[in-house]
Amino acid sequence: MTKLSVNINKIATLRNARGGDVPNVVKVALDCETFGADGITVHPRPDERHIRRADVYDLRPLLRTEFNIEGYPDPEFIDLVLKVKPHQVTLVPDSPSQITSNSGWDTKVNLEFLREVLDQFNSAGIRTSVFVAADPEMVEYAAKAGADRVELYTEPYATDYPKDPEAAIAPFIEAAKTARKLGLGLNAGHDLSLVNLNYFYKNISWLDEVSIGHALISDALYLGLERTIQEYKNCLR
Ligand SMILES: CC(=O)[C@@H](O)[C@H](O)COP(=O)(O)O
Ligand SMILES: NCC(=O)COP(=O)(O)O
Repeated sequence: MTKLSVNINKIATLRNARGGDVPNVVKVALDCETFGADGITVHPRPDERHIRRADVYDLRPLLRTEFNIEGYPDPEFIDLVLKVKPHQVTLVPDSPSQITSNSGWDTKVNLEFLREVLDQFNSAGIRTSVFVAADPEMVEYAAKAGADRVELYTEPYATDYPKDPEAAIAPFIEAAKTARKLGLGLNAGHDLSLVNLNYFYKNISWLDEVSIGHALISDALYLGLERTIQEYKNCLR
């Protein structure tokens, strides 16, 4: 079964627009679980423009499904993750000024850095995932660095899918096969949506997890959160 982890960054963005606590990030996360989400993803950024460190602490004891924390492993992030001990940490190579994630790690160039960071999380019993482009070599070096999983950066797939689905998915199938051969778990995320998710899943059915935020929360404006989560789950069948 491929798990759906709902990324709730955008809920925090909405809350932060006014200050205060509407919508309540913890309540939305718990409702996502009730509506069928298999996990919750957050990406606390250094400027706390959406998810704050305090949200991460608030969520941890209350979530009933898998908690995935994504981010660039600076000392503050490492400290947060080691204290909170989520089920999974996903390392993303974002600089603080980035609007959103726009590339995977160069796992070859950053091999030693990733090894050191992953070692800390692995020793703490936290499952590790490394965000990479659909490139078999990047997957291989993620395995060498000691990752449990890779998360394939799916923005290029989402962009190319409407023009030529077969060409769009081809490099992802290759990267996914490499992960499977190496015994790595497989996640995927970024710009996945109701338009492109089922085709991705049908072609890479050994996918462990997708994390989806931007499109899912946008769809919920029209469909409501409960129906939206059910529709995304239906894409994973
Ligand atoms: C790692 C990744 O793919 C991103 O999609 C990220 O988690 C989303 O971050 P923002 O919500 O800050 O754009
Ligand atoms: N890891 C990807 C993620 O959590 C959500 O990305 P997006 O759906 O907001 O693009």
